[in-house]
Amino acid sequence: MLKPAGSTCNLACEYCYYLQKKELYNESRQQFLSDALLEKFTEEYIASQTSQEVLFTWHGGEPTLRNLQFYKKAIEYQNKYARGKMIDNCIQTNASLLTDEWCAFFKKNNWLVGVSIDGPEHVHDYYRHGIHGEPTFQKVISGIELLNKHRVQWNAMATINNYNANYPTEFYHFFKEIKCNYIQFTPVVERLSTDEGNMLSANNNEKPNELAPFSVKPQQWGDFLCALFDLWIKEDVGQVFIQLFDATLANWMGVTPGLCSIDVRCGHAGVMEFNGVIYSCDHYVFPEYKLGNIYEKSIVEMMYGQRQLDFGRAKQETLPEQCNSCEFLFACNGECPKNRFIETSNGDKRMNYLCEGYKKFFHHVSPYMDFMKKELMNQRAPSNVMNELERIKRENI
Ligand SMILES: C[S@@+](CC[C@H](N)C(=O)[O-])C[C@H]1O[C@@H](n2cnc3c(N)ncnc32)[C@H](O)[C@@H]1O
Ligand code: SF4
Ligand code: SF4
Ligand code: SF4
Repeated sequence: MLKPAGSTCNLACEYCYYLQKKELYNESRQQFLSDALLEKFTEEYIASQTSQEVLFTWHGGEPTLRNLQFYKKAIEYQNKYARGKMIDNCIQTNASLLTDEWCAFFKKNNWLVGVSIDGPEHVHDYYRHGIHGEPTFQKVISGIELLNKHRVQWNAMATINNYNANYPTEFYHFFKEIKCNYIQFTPVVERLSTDEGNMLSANNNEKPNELAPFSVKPQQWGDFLCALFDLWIKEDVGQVFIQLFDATLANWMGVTPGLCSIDVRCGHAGVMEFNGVIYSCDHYVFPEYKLGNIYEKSIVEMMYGQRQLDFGRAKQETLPEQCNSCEFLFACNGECPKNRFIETSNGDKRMNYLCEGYKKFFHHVSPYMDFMKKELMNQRAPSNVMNELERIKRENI
């Protein structure tokens, strides 16, 4: 994951975990990744990949704050150093700055665009504002219209927070209305550090950290997931793809889920900042999780070195007793370590804050997942679950 404009952004979403990262680099006026670093990274990154397919993920801050010239250069370097490998690009954007030119570029170069949108207008605008507090929904919709006009492949990335978690039905119907058939979402769970002003905090369980008010509550999260699942399972299996549901089915099948939060290990979500500093994960851009600088160490040393391996394994090795004895460990894997800060009855402070919600969800989907697994094992379509719905519901009661 690359941060070509650092944490710089044209918006100011209230829950954003990345905006405050500019404070890590106070000395830098403009957080723009230089041309020389772009070339160096491209060459090393492609060479460090063992597979034939190489993916570049452009992230931020807001990556469209860099101009098209920058991304044309990026493609030039990718072609120069590809050495027969297949290169793909995806970009995560707030979509408010998209133009015909941007969309023509995405189409021409086959980029996948992730659009951040939290649901219908009142839901989206609740936390996603401009820097003067102005709403952003209409701009995002215009961006989506442009993407559609140019037939660019895009998908939605939503956050689930304490507000929109209350509207699962509106949320689902909205994405169907805008014909978005691939929906990704992530729960907002942030803590405010008590001793460093308002900096969103690293997962230091020794210090008391206050939960940020926009965080989704565990019960809300569980209810949201169950309600969304019920809407999807009724008529859209095989038509609408919801990343968490697909990933859950993958875990039920015993295959890699493709979603780090419920995978066994971490370690594949490294980030390079605008100045060449690499961190273990986009959600761990804190000084303690700095792996080094690309000018001092190689990508291989940093991303495949002992520190990153330890970071990856810690997810499993530091599970609290409750997780290790949980019937849904295979599906949940204790979820993201960032969210593990609840104290258990035996004094362990590493319980996942969202556990209650996940347990409710896994219980709820269990019979459907069992059925879909059986269908897949017999080379039949998991969407057959829609015909079996009534029987499963009866058995479930
Ligand atoms: C940090 S933004 C950077 C890219 C771009 N500016 C955008 O909004 O898509 C990447 C994604 O993180 C999401 N996000 C922001 N703050 C979050 C938080 N506290 N927890 C979970 N996701 C968050 C955003 O909604 C967005 O989908
Ligand atoms: S648009 Fe993206 S980077 Fe900017 S404030 Fe919102 S979530 Fe953060
Ligand atoms: S720390 Fe969380 S976000 Fe980062 S790789 Fe692990 S599960 Fe994914
Ligand atoms: S559901 Fe709760 S106890 Fe079970 S693995 Fe997940 S976080 Fe741990």
